[in-house]
Amino acid sequence: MNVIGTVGLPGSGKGEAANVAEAAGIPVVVMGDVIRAECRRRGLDPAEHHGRMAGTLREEEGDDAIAARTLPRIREAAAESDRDETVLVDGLRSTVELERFREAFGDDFTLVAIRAPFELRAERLGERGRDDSDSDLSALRERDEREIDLGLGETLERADVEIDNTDSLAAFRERVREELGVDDAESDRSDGKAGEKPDDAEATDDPEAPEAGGDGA
Ligand SMILES: Nc1ncnc2c1ncn2[C@@H]1O[C@H](COP(=O)(O)OP(=O)(O)OP(=O)(O)O)[C@@H](O)[C@H]1O
Repeated sequence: MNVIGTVGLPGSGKGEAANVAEAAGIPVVVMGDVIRAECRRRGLDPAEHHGRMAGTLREEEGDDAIAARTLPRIREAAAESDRDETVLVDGLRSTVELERFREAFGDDFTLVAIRAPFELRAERLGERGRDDSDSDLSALRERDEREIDLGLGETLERADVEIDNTDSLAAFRERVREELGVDDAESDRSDGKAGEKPDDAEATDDPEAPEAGGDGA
């Protein structure tokens, strides 16, 4: 088993990293999906209640609640993985989650920090325009602060590997492939999609991409 977790501030490129994994046939487990699933289980609209549900779960079940609920999903995905049981976990947010994964997977767990400066993330999110907060600078600043307060800053500091996402999308994708141990020639083997896209394509529009990666778990 080889579990690769990503951590990064909003708009840093976690969703793009997940797209690279998927295109190479590496299963992706999105931690935010745990929250969305719990919203649906309680009959709540995930779009409206996603932000609060993470806090509710932590209050009810402890700070490692989301990591604990993600673990069986990782094991299931690993069993289905045809790439040496490699799984990408999108979106750690706290050191408690990191410790839970280190405890579960030991040296088989690698934490990758994805970094990009505020201005670049703001610009890219403005172009992504997934929701209103994507194009609002003060909202992004608040999201950053909230995430850092919840432990994302310290989690970034404790990563095993750093990827700077300050260059082109093509360069970033190549760097991610390198970290995942995927040859360029293999990267489009799952369905050819990655090979078809121009380098600056809006990959988050991909209907087969993981569920809206990591917005506020
Ligand atoms: N190197 C790059 N060059 C150009 N655009 C990029 C680059 N990296 C990412 N993007 C684009 O920036 C936007 C934000 O990236 P992405 O969705 O991967 O961020 P994220 O970390 O998943 O954000 P969030 O936590 O808000 O979900 C996307 O539209 C993505 O395609």
